[in-house]
Amino acid sequence: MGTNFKAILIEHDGTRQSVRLAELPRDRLPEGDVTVRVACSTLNYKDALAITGRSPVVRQFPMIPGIDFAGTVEESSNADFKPGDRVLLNGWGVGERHWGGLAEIARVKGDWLIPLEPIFSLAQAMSIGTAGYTAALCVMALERHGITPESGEVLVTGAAGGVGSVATALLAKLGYDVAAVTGRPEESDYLTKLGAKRILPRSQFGEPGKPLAKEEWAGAVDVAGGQVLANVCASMKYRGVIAACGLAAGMGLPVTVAPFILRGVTLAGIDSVMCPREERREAWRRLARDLDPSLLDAMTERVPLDACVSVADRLIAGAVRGRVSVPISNEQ
Ligand SMILES: C=CC(=O)SCCNC(=O)CCNC(=O)[C@H](O)C(C)(C)COP(=O)(O)OP(=O)(O)OC[C@H]1O[C@@H](n2cnc3c(N)ncnc32)[C@H](O)[C@@H]1OP(=O)(O)O
Repeated sequence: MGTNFKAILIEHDGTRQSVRLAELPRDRLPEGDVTVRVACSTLNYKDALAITGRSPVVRQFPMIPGIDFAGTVEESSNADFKPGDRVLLNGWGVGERHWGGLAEIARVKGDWLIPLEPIFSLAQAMSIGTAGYTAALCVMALERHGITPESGEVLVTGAAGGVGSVATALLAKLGYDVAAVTGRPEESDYLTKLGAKRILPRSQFGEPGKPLAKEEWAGAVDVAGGQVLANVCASMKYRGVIAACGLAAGMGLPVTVAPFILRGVTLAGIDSVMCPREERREAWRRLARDLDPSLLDAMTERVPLDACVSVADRLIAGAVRGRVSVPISNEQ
């Protein structure tokens, strides 16, 4: 590796944001005790917000986006890592406040890294990425609150997206009956292959409904928030559990307390960004155990680093199925 490295760079001139594929000197890398040669990164919904500037995801400029990366340790003064270790990173404000993974090199705090589960290649880990690891946290939350396959059907919203695809595959493998909600009926075959038993149109959840509706779901994984989540709350079974991790349909939550005080429904919040390290490692162990790696190819679109900007627009428009991975070196 030479003295320069390639990266997507977001700059701001005080009035407007610009994004380009840049070549940067290594001495501009931020502080950190571990330097990683990035093999693969991803484009998540959040990265697309950062690249397009649709939401104030980036907290300081210039910024290299990319909330995920997987690669090989090049230099380390952290006792937990040595050169040659295969590692991955999800979240911790990387790609928002600290230079991220859409680059050939990343320098970060070793405390943010976790060892790659040996069953996965670096590329497979990024086919999963933050979206898949968030899905695993959601499944763990349902289990922690006592939901089992015998409890009844589990609803997954935004099912053809990154979080929804992995949640559907994980839950189906664990024996749950999954009802998948999607705005893209053309992805029904894809969702059935991931293990969904029923496909429901997103329109069924979009309009204001009653405080309490027919009891349908024992569990739910929700990426939507907003009116969708309100309707999910209203249609949970007695003592049902919802793992809420996203806001694709909005930040608001126009819900009443009725599902919580009359049906004992639990709304479990899932944050993948600052989630403690041990829980992350457990989520990745669960992915290694419970996710069929042969499904990852169908879930993943691979795009080169220099195509990230145009793909970010498609991702925001909801036109990307499953996951987007960004191979950066030949080492996978
Ligand atoms: C990837 C997860 C994270 O980034 S977690 C990081 C920390 N959390 C956050 O930053 C919260 C904000 N992030 C989000 O809300 C998420 O990025 C996400 C959970 C909403 C989505 O992540 P995902 O990777 O699954 O995004 P996709 O673009 O691949 O899929 C989104 C899915 O939602 C559908 N959708 C879009 N708009 C709406 C709407 N108004 N109502 C309902 N559903 C909506 C979208 O079409 C996709 O599903 P589909 O099956 O195609 O309908």
